[in-house]
Amino acid sequence: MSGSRASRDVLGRGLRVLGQAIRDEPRLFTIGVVGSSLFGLLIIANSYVVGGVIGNVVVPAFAGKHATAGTLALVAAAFLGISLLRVASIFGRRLGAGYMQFRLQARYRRAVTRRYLSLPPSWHQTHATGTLLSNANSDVEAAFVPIAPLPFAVGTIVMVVAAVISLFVTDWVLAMVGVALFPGLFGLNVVYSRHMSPRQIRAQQLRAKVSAVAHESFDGALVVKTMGREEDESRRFAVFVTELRDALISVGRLRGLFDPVMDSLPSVGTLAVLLLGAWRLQSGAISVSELVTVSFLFTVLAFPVRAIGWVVAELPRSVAGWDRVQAVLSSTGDLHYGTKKLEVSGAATMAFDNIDFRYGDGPLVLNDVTFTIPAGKTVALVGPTGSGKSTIAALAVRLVDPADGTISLDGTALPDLTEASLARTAALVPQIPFVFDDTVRGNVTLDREGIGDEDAWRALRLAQAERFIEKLPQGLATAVGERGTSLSGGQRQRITLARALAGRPRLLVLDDATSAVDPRVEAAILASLRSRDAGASILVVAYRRATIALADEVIYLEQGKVVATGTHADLLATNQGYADLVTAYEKAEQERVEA
Ligand SMILES: Nc1ncnc2c1ncn2[C@@H]1O[C@H](COP(=O)(O)OP(=O)(O)OP(=O)(O)O)[C@@H](O)[C@H]1O
Repeated sequence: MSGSRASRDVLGRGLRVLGQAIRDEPRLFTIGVVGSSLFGLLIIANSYVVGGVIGNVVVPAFAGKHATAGTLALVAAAFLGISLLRVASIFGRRLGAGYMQFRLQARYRRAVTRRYLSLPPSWHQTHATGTLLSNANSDVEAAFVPIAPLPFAVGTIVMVVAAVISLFVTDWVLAMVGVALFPGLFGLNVVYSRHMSPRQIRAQQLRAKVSAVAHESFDGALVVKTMGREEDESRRFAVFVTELRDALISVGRLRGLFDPVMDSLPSVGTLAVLLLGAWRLQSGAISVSELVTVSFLFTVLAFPVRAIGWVVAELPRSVAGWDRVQAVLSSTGDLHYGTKKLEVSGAATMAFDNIDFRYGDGPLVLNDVTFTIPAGKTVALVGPTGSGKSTIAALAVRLVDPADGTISLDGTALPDLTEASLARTAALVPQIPFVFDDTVRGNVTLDREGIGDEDAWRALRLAQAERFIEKLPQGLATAVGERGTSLSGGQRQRITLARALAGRPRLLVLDDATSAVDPRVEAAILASLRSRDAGASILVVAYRRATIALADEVIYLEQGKVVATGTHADLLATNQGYADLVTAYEKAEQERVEA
């Protein structure tokens, strides 16, 4: 795309963003524009008063004709009245613009965050957290930067139109100066925007990059420190920070060039008015009052006209931010839910029927997988790394949908269920526990309706976490720190398990959810979950022999296919691959304990 087409495109798209903002906040925009238009009209009125005073009071005074006290009082009242109205107009303009800008930011931040939460895990896997933070923060902010001067700029247009009319009413020759000057000012703004556009877009992209790299470095602080990568990480970060600095300096340099030119143009206009005005005055075409009015008008117009420049200058940044926000808002891939609801108590039955699954356009990672978890039973998934265990766990709670086949709960296909019914029925406890920066109570109950302290304690008891929580200084009310930093890995896992149990799920999916707890505690957890108390069927991805042995049935997977199904003892006796794997697990566990 050629430079001028690109800049016209940015201008057009920027105006569409402003149009959307006005449609979102019409009332506040109107308040701002009314205030600003009043401000502009008062500037013109003020010029007339100044011109009138100079021509009718000051100049006659030089000739010894002094104004009466009444006239002076009238002049004072006019200046005072205009000043008071100006105070009100600035108040209205700033209030309207400020409220509009910050309300829009809040509205779109909420929308972006809501969208993040409804998009599927596959979407999140391809979008860096730092970039998402930048979308919700600096991109939303950038999209609405031109809103702050927008009402001022629109009011200025009203003022310029009124000024040109009043110029023509005064004198057509002087009016020609305005006719030449104002389009010049607008043209300059357009040229400015054309040069500013690529600089602003680049700066906005770099802001996101800096945020993404910083987030990754902080998130992986432990790896960075233990691997002695501080210097390299700092260098990696410095590259983008330096690039951002240079991009912003280039923005500042251009602005530094533009601002004085914008400032000086109206002064050139004033000069032209004075030269032409002197000639018109001599020929008797205009009066002293009119000349003063027009030249004063050109002097005071310079400042408001710059508001248009502020809006135009920020449009490229606004478009860059808006595009990135829209990319999130228009992302698709969310799952659609049905209308059916399931029973709320009693263990559920889950069936996988001929399930095929692939990530994106990749190869099949599950191939014709069929198995059932009967109500109240525990089924263990065992298989070498990469065989598809976590994928099955994700499918069971419908984080993703299969490419082919049907997964059902109590005979109802998962897509036919409401989101709430599915969330209530099946709970996943993932491999990596996530603990919020909250109290133990907050982490277990998540403020879900109908889950009180008694339910929290019951869940913690089942998760074998009751004893260590009792020993904490404030029990349930103990704050656990960001991401549960004050807890051990096994404690975090048990709190995460208790969170799932507190909702009394009818199917519990444990994806290697107790790997960090002691093997005896893990066996105790599974035993308590299998008791009637928990009331749930269990699908467990397991590595320890003691845990696997507790399952009613074991499904042995290899490369996305079910190779064998049966009890642990049966599989041990009949399947060499299974026997080798479980023995290897056991050896690894023993070595770990010894170490
Ligand atoms: N998000 C993803 N995008 C593309 N491929 C993926 C993704 N997640 C997993 N895979 C691939 O799918 C296959 C199954 O992975 P999965 O995590 O289900 O295996 P697993 O048996 O749970 O492995 P592990 O025991 O190591 O946790 C693997 O080949 C893996 O590389």
